[in-house]
Order: sequence, then structure tokens, then C-alpha cells
Amino acid sequence: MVLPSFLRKRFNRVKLGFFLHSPFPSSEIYMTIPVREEILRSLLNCDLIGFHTFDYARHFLSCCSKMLGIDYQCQRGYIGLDYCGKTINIKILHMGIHMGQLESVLNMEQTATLAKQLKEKFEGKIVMVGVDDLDLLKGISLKFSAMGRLLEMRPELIGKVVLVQIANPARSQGKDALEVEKETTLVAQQINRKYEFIGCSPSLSGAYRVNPWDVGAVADAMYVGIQMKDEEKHLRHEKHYKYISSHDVAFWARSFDLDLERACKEHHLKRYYNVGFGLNFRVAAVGTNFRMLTIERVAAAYNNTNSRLILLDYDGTMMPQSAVDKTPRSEVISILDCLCSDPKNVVFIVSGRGRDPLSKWFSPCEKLGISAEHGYFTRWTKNSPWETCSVAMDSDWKKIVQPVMDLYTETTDGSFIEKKESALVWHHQDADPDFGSCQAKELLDHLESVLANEPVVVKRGQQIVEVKPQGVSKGLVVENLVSTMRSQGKSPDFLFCIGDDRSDEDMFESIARLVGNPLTPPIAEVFACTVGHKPTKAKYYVDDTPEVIKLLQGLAAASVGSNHTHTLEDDHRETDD
Ligand SMILES: O=P(O)(O)OC[C@H]1O[C@H](O[C@H]2O[C@H](CO)[C@@H](O)[C@H](O)[C@H]2O)[C@H](O)[C@@H](O)[C@@H]1O
Repeated sequence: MVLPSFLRKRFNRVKLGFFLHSPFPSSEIYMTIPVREEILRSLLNCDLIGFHTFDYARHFLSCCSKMLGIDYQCQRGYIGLDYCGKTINIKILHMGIHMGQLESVLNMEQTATLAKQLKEKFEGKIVMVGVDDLDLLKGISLKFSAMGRLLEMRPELIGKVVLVQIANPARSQGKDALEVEKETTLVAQQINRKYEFIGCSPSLSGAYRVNPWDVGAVADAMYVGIQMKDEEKHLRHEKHYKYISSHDVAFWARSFDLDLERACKEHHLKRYYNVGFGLNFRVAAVGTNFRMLTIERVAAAYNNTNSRLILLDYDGTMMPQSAVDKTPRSEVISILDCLCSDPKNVVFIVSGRGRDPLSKWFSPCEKLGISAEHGYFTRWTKNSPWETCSVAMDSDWKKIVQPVMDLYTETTDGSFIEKKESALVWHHQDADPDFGSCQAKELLDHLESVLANEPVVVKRGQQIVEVKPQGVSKGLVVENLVSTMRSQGKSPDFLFCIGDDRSDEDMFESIARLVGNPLTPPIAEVFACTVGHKPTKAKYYVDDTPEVIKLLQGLAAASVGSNHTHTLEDDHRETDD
């Protein structure tokens, strides 16, 4: 299960599908695994993850939600799981059996001989047949016990009913397999001894769904089966046979492969969003060369340029999503300060957060620019005034949104509403992950239906549903900052932009447009970088938040190295003091 991590790291564009041919445990059990998150994250490197049943898939989705805070949704009949901006598809399909193999065995002379022998042996008796692997999961000994219970409850059946169990040899020879074999044989012997019962082997009921742990219920089901009319037995058998023969292992393989192709195609299209649509070669390269951003690569460009624009998302980029205290560490402040001190740099935090927390957190950085609420507010330095987005701001829509969000807050324990100046945000991070995610989907639909004629958009984010004015986006921030720098005669020759979520994709999209526009001055060095390995409009990625900080630290060191005025360590010490 950890292989996908290694494969994805080594071969970025490989098509990865994973099918789990055994149950996925419920979250309560899975939770006890020390490396539970690593395994989940590894699987999420796949394009398609398959399970035998909805229950196993549900367990997996619930683990992702509870342990990684990752949402899932149902779209166009498919279950998708949002991970780092990419939708991982979940497939539910039984693997099926090999029909050709079954038929060839059925047609063998030996089979006919055995069938004849069994018929003769159990002449005049009701025969129940089960076929199982002799392993821990099949619960054969429980079925034996149920047979015992049936004979106890219905003594008139003793000698009239036979249970024939075909037990495929265990595929492993481990302690588990040997124990199951021992236990099964023991139970069978006990029951056979008690009823001097002939030739009975372990069995499986099949047509009836019963709790295998409820021996009495299994015994009842056996009785119903025994009483059943032949016509009904045939109908049930036909139904099953039709399903089994049409959903055999070949069908499973074809279907899984088709879905894997579809999932990869979607991921491919998302990653290569702009390729071939009239944009120039540089943009096309965004898709074809998606690679990890190293400090060596970016520092070389950094050192050779004179007017740099550095755009940094906050949550999930500079600050881990999982952090409780969102205040930036002194090390981060020190790095930012150092970057801002370089006269060749214009550095901006571009965040969905409100201007108050951002200005408070970054108050030590005098020269840092802040773009808050996805660009609704922008200020170039600590002492410059806030500029407000020119988008028409009629806040009457809040009167519609507030009561709807109130309703969901009331019914969703742990959720709350964040009131930003330009937006209203419903948070469900602290609610039950499954219920919260389900409510978020409902809320999104609900809001979209009541806001159809309002100048706002409803967006899903990391465990949030946000309503904000139409036209406000981080993409617009990029366009405005670049055009302001150009109008000031400081046309950027280096553009570094890093972010992790869907709102940051708007920045990458704008950058692709800027780079592809032959009518505007070219930007020599462009680094659009996402956090995490996923389909994106960015050309580069880094793995996680610590890697982002390391990268910025490298750039800050390059600035320090070029002017030799002070070291990062000095800065750090001063800030800590
Ligand atoms: O643009 P970003 O810097 O990535 O900010 C996006 C959102 O950040 C905040 O929400 C996030 O943090 C919350 C508190 O820890 C958490 O509850 C939520 O799940 C995260 O998405 C902020 O509250 C939002 O307004 C921003 O849009």
C-alpha cells in the first residue's frame, strides 16, 4: 500500500490504479495503525483506488476524512476524493471469478464423475453446498456452528439435511491459516459426532444475507433455504449465475482499466489545462515539464534578475493546515523580512484570510505587501493604505446567506461562521468529518440555488464553504500587481508564486496568461509552484510546507549573500530577542 508513494515520486506521470482485494477496516480499527496517515497518503498518490464493496470504500473515505481532513464528493455517478487540488476516483466493483476456468472445470469428465458420486451418496437428502477459501475471513467454523444450531432446533432434519463444504486450500501457510484449518475441522468433528452425521463438510449459505456471527440467524436462514420451493431456488440461482458470469474477472479488469484511463485523462487535462489553446510554447511547457522545484534551480534565476515579484499563499503553504496556532513562527518572519529587505524584491502574502489577522501576524515585516480576502484588500507595505478591490460591493446578499448558514451551523455541531469584510465563510473543520462534509455539500447546493441572481460566487475550500463577490480572485491580484509594477517602470523579470489550494490555481492561471501574452513585456524567469504532487496549472511543485520554508530560506540566503549586510541567523536572533 505504500508503493504508490515511491512510484509517484520516481515516475511523476505514471498511471496508478490500486485495487484492494480484501476488506478495508473501519476507522476505529484502522486508527490503531502507527503509520495510518502514511498509508492513506500513499494510496492518494493513485489516480484510481478500487474496493470490493461500498462498505470498504466508505471505511477508507471515512479514514481519509477523520485522519487527513480530506473531503469526498459524489459527482456524475463517481465518488471522488479531493486531495491537494486533485480528485482521486474511487471505484467499487467485485473482482469476480474466471468464467472460462469455471466452465472448463464444469465440462471435465472428473467433475461429472464427482457430481454423480455425490448424488448417489446423498440420495434422497437435502444438500446444501458451500465453496470457500479456508481462511480466517470466511468464518467457516461459524457456519458449522449454525448447522449445529439448526439440527438442535429442528431435530426432525437430522439425517435428512447434508452440508457439503468445498474448502479451497488456504493461500498462505502461516499460523493463521493453520489455526483456521484446525478450528474448522474441530467444529465439524464435534457436530458430526453429536449427530452421527454422514460426510458433512463446512458450508456457506449464499443467497441469504445473515450476520455470520449470529449463529441462530444463520441456522434460521439455512432452514428457510431447506424449505424453499425448487422454482425459487432455480430463480435465485439463475440470478446469481447471470451476475457472476457477466461480472467475471475479465469484466472487472476491463472496467477498472477503463476507469483508470478516464481518471488519468482527467488529471492529465487538468494539469495541461492551457496546452494547445492558442497560448505560446512557454505555457505548453507548464504541463509537459511538471517537476520538483529545487533551490538550485530557482536561486540561479534569482541571482540573475533585478525586479522580482514573490507571491506567497499562507494557509497550507507557509502554515501547515493542521497547525492549531496559525501565528507565523519567528523563523518565517525572519525569512520574509530578509526577502523584503532586498531592494530588488516585492514580496506579497496573498491569502483568503481577512486583513486584520494578516496585518497582526506580519506586523514585524514593514516592507511586506499583503493581499487579503483573495485580493479584496491590498496594501503594498505596512504603512501604506489598504486599497479595496474595484468590484461592486453590494452586501445585501449577506442577508440571504446568513440565515442559511445559521441553519447549517445550528444543525452541525462544531461548525461556525466566519464573517469577513467581503465574504461569509462556513467552517466545518471541527464538526464530525463525515457529517460536516455531507452538510457542506448540502449547503453549497442550497446557497447556489438561493444566490442565483446575486453578484457572488459560492466556493468550497479546505473544510469551508465560502460566499464572496464575483470577480474577486487571487488571479486578479497577480494581474494587478504585475501591471502596477510595470506602470512604475519596475517590470518584473522574476515571478515566483507558490500556493497549495484551488484559490491559488487562479494565480497560476493568470501567470500562464501573462506569460503567453505577446503584447506585454516578457517575464524572464517564472516559477509557478504548487504544494504537493497533483494536477495543477503550476509548472513546479514542492512536497510540503517545510519544503516551502526551506526554499524561501534559500532565496533569503541568496539575498543576504549578495549584499553581505547581515545573515539570516542575525535576523532570527533579533526577532527571537
Ligand atoms: O488563501 P489561504 O491563505 O490558503 O487561506 C484560505 C482560508 O484560510 C482560513 O481557513 C483555513 O483555516 C481555518 C482555521 O484554521 C480552517 O478552519 C479552514 O478549514 C481552513 O480552510 C480562513 O479562515 C479562510 O477564510 C480562508 O479563505
